[in-house]
Amino acid sequence: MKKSKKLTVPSTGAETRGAWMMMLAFVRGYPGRAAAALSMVFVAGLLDGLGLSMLLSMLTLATGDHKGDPSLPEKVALQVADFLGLQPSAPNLLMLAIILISLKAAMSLLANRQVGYTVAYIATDLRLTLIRAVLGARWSHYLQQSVGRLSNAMASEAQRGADSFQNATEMMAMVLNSMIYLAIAMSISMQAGLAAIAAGSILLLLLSRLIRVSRRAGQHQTVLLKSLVSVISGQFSAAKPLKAMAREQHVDALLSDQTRKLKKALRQQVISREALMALQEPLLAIMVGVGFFFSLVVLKMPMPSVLVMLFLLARVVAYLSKAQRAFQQVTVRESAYWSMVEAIDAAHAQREPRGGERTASLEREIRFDDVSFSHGGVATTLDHQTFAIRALALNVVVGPSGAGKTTLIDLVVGLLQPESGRILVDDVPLSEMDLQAWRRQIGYVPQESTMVNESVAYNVSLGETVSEERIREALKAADALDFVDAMPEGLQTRVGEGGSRLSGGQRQRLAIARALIHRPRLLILDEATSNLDADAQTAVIETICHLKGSLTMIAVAHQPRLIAAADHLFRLSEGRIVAVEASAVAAVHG
Ligand SMILES: Nc1ncnc2c1ncn2[C@@H]1O[C@H](COP(=O)(O)OP(=O)(O)OP(=O)(O)O)[C@@H](O)[C@H]1O
Repeated sequence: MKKSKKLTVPSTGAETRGAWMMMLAFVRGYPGRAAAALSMVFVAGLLDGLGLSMLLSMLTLATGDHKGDPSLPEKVALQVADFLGLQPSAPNLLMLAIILISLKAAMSLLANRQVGYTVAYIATDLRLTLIRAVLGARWSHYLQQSVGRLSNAMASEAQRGADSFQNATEMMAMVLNSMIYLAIAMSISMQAGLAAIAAGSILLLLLSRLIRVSRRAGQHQTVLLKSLVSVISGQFSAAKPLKAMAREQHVDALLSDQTRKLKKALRQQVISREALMALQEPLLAIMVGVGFFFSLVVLKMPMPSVLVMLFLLARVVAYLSKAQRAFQQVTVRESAYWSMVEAIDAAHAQREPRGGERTASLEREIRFDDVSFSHGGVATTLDHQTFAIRALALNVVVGPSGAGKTTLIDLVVGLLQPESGRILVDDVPLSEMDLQAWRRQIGYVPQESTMVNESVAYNVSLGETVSEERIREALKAADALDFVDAMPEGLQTRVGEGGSRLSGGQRQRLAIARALIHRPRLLILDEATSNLDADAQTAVIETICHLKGSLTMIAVAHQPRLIAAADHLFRLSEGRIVAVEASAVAAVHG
């Protein structure tokens, strides 16, 4: 079967709002920087034009072809020479031309530096805005994000999007330069100017298809990279089971297919870019040849005028060609910018409500008052339930898988909001509380604690500036200080990728220390011991028992030892939560 050469683009995320809208967004977002960059580019163009005027005047003087009225550039050149008190001689004009062209080079350097800095600003702002938007969004929005897609946005899309500012400025610079040369050409010969306009338009029109091809290839690239990085991060995070079950080939096939598609998109991009370059040159040469023939043979113009005219025409068209190439790059990268904007807009639209101003310090209880909650109206986890979680006690929640224990925790933290009823902390409704202030009182230990390949100290503080004393205090409270001190470099020992140099029990005790570092009033343990073997479980449960009485704890658990240690025990099942005696757990625990 013959394969179609066209790539099919997945529809999501391929939409863009156009290159011009993006450039407008840059100007709106960075008016000062964009104006500075464009002014520098404009001055560089003017200096270039002035330098050329000097050269032209020098040519006229040197060839003795100055019988008629001087042209605009000649007049300007003579006035500049006069202003500087210089004789309008050929050597003086040459010297002025060299100075002006050198100044132009210096100005271009400044302009490029300005543009480079602005690119860095744009990329940084895009990244920070995305991070803040995603972290500030509702939990339900965060759950829909793929880590790979976010990493790709941070690493690749932000840079590609920002780089298009450089291309856009380059394009503006080239258009500006071509305008200056066009003005010079028109002041010397109207015919030369019109010929340049005609030649430029033909060139732009003939090659505009290649711009569309590049734009599509850029869109393919954006969509494919997004999907590829998303798949890679998903599969790599499950590397151990994949290797253990010898399923690498399956991942290889999946990634190879995506990588091949990406290669195809990149090839299309390269081909259209190189084709544009390759076709511009002969077209330019043909135009110059036709112009030469036409002005010399048909119009019978004198040779020096023809040479000047052709030189100007070639400059105008060459600048327009460069502008077109820069625009092509803008179109290739524009989709990355819009993909970033789309992710930011989506996160902003799902901004988490800040709650109110009130605070409570959890001295008595967290009360669920006739609370109902279901995930999208499907999985009912709480159905008009009223109960209280006691302060300074170990509250353990049990229940069958899928009953909604984690959902209950998410309601306490304020990641989810009840559909009806209220949650109150010491009589203050959670909906009226400052959510950030409330969460700062919480320490949270999940089932699988992620460790980064950094030191123990880093993993406990998560990179925040915290005194060593505070870290040791948290480690001690988590019964982790002894094994940390026994490590070769103590607090500075690296824990390996994902904490691979630690046992499961050690990892969880570090996670408890991480949760305790800010001295929380509420410690949540969501199946924190479920993944541990019996010995490790005993050690962590002992740690939890040592903490009893010093803070409020809610533990979701299945382990009889932890259940036996509970001050208050709740069983959640089929939307109902009931307080049970620990001794009755064996009978009720599903
Ligand atoms: N983000 C979500 N969107 C839709 N449904 C969800 C979501 N999170 C959980 N659920 C569903 O809600 C129900 C309760 O899930 P939850 O994770 O709270 O249960 P659990 O008791 O903690 O389960 P387990 O003990 O297996 O961890 C399940 O049916 C689950 O499929």
